Amino acid sequence: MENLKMEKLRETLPPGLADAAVNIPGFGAIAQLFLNKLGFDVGNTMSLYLLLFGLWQGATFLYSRGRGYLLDHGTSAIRIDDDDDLYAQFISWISAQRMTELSRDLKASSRKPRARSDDSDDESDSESDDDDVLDEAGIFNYDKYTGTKPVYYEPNLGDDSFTHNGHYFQFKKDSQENKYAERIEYFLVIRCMGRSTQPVKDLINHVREWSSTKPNSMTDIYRAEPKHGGYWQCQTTRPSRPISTVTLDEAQKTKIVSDINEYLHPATARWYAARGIPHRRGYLFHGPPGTGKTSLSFAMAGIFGLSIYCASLSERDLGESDLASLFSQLPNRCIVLLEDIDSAGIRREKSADAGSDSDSDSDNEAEKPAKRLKEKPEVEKEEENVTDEKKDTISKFEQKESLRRRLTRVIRTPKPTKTDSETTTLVTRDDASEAATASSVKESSVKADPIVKVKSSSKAESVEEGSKSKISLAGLLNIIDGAASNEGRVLIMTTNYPEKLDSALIRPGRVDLQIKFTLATSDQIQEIFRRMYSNEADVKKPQNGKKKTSTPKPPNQATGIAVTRPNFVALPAERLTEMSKQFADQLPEATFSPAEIQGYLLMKKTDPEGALAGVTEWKAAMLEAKKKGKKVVEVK
Ligand SMILES: Nc1ncnc2c1ncn2[C@@H]1O[C@H](COP(=O)(O)OP(=O)(O)OP(=O)(O)O)[C@@H](O)[C@H]1O
Repeated sequence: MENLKMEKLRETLPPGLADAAVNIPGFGAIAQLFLNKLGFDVGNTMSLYLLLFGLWQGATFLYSRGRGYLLDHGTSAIRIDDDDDLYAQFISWISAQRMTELSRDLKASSRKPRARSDDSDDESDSESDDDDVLDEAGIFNYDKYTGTKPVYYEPNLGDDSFTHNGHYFQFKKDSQENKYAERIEYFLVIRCMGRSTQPVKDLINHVREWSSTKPNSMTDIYRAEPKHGGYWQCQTTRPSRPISTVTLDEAQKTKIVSDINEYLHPATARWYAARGIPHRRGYLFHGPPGTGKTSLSFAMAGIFGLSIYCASLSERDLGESDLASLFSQLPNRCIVLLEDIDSAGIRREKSADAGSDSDSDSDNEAEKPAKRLKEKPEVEKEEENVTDEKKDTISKFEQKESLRRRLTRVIRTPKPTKTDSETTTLVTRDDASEAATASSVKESSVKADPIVKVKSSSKAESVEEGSKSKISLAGLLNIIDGAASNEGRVLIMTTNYPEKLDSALIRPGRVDLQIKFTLATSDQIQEIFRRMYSNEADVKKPQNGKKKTSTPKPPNQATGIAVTRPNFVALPAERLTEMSKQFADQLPEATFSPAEIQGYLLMKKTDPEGALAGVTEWKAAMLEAKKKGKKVVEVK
């Protein structure tokens, strides 16, 4: 009987498998059990499954072979790297093609995608929603606020396809490791059927044309990342700053705008090339902190539709090879903002630093050319000869600069924790304006962490003491106009200490135009006051000088504090002129920076009368604080 069953199994299973199966101890009993209880023959079913499995494997093999062959021989592809302008343009175009309505693979985001940041149909900031984000006691509630914000969808950029002008395209977001630069590179691959890349090229041209007709009121801000050999990271995309909001001598503004305009014109590039002159233009913005150097650079980027690439030479981690690599990655047309150039080649040697100096070979290498260039840097020789008066001025600058850098460092700290040796202080007037200055470029890093504490700590002090640039003067000169330096970019260098700069750094060819920024003049003070209380900036919803009324709310249960909606004030033109003049008359010229005045007015943004009434007191407190070198000033 047993033998009969085995014979039957041998007949139904493939020969090799049948032998293997019947040799498994107990297989016959199990097969019999299935047959008796469930009524099916395991041998037959196994044969069927094996057949299906074999067919599936064969089909998969043929498909992958066939697909690979088709991709290799039957399609053409073009790759676009994510640091190229085309990348954002393509995604923006894709997002506008109603693909987000048709595609079944989308990405949802509560933040507006970078590629769509200039779309005008944004409802998120509509004034009608303002009061919906307050709780019963009128306190702003971030959770409620995020609940009222729209959700943005864009293609997930996995494998997706579309047709355009009768051609079938596939696009895919992909990545690969760049072992040389030790980082992952992200890119898009656009593929079309056929052996010619022409349809993809036509599509790219179409996308470019489409992008050029779109109004662009946004500026992309890139920040130098010293990690992984140096790369530019797009930190944020901000509405372009109108140049009218930067208070500066009109003649100087006109001069720099027309100079850059002429430089960027394609005919100028040809003119330079025909004469063998490198097509580069450099500007030096110098003056005390908070006088508008960064603001003007951002405004320039907005006017010319350029992205801005910011790097600070006082950044401790930024080495010479990083900076060289960063410069080599710049696009053809852009603004490079190189801050604190006085830091190059200036070493504040500290015994504690001696060890750290030897930590990197490139560091030591970086110093050698500087030593070869001059036995001792001229700037340092000059320093020895400065008069006491000059030393005094420099030390005041250094005090402010020290605070600015300390604040920058603390603001960047992702999650500050309070320790015994650190005291958390409220950001007040002077600090607020300094912090605004320090963080003007780095705002997005502050945004990432909603709670930012500004600490006065002895630790921060000691970190500052050891700060120095890793970049030598010779290295910097090589990077900005060496043979490897690319052409077509606008280089803006900024410094608070023009007197410390080596003449080689600012010779014509490296610096073609210098703009001096001064502490606020009477006209500037008036202008800052006017800007604060005029409705010109409120393009969306002018308030015609009327205050928006709001009923006072009962005190909040939890906090016991009664709050009202912020009543931003827009004064009628005549009153504004009169008050701005009175305000400026009460402040001495060339004593306060525009940032300091702006900082004071920001504390009074809903109360112009109060700002006017309190300015004398603020002036006295500020002068007193400056005399004593105090950093914190009370504003009533
Ligand atoms: N001339 C100005 N016109 C308008 N706003 C100004 C001006 N100067 C400073 N501000 C305001 O002060 C703040 C700091 O200005 P900004 O960062 O441009 O100064 P900065 O000269 O670059 O300072 P730093 O040398 O410390 O980098 C900004 O919020 C800016 O709006």
